[in-house]
Amino acid sequence: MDLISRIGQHFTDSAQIKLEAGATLAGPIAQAAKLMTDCLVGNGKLLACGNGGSAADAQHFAAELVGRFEVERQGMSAIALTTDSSIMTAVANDYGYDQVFERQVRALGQAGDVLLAISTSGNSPSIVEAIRAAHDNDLHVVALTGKGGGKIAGILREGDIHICVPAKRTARIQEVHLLTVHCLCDAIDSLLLGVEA
Ligand SMILES: O=C(CO)[C@@H](O)[C@H](O)[C@H](O)[C@H](O)COP(=O)(O)O
Ligand SMILES: [Zn+2]
Repeated sequence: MDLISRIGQHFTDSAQIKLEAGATLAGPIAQAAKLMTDCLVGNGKLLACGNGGSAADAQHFAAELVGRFEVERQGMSAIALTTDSSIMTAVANDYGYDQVFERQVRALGQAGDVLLAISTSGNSPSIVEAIRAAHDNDLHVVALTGKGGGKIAGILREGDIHICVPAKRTARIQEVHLLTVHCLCDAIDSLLLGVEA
């Protein structure tokens, strides 16, 4: 396949999975937005974590809530657990990488907060451990996964929300995750401010 066709195929595949996923994911995304909005209204905060491209998604999410998405409004309480390299390196060095988010969830998370846990495979130990810590501290969990949800699918509890992209390829799953992040930001603005974009 020549390069132009190859690139065209990426666009086609990405568009196709988004169209397919929209039908099944709109419900859980709306539920997650309501959960997050209720948390913010109750003075809670949103914590987000992920590895690699999903770390970027966690940061993107927090940036649009603390900064803004599409309309002017006050900053909202959200933090990505991927950004403090001193915490990340100290915890990874002293306790192991699997604890880098778990430790922060235990330190910063309070009952009623929401953890947005992002993993395309659903199997990353650091994300699994973060979810366990969230459960221990009575946080709500919104899990953004793919590939059937992996280990994460097996540890979610009643009341948690699972947004599982029905795809196998990491890049395609990440593309739907980014769209989901934007849907969440838009829905939170809409619920809090009655915004009609
Ligand atoms: O962005 C990509 C691949 O597209 C990579 O950086 C990818 O995020 C990393 O390999 C992650 O460690 C994968 O972790 P996960 O999504 O399975 O939890
Ligand atoms: Zn990527």
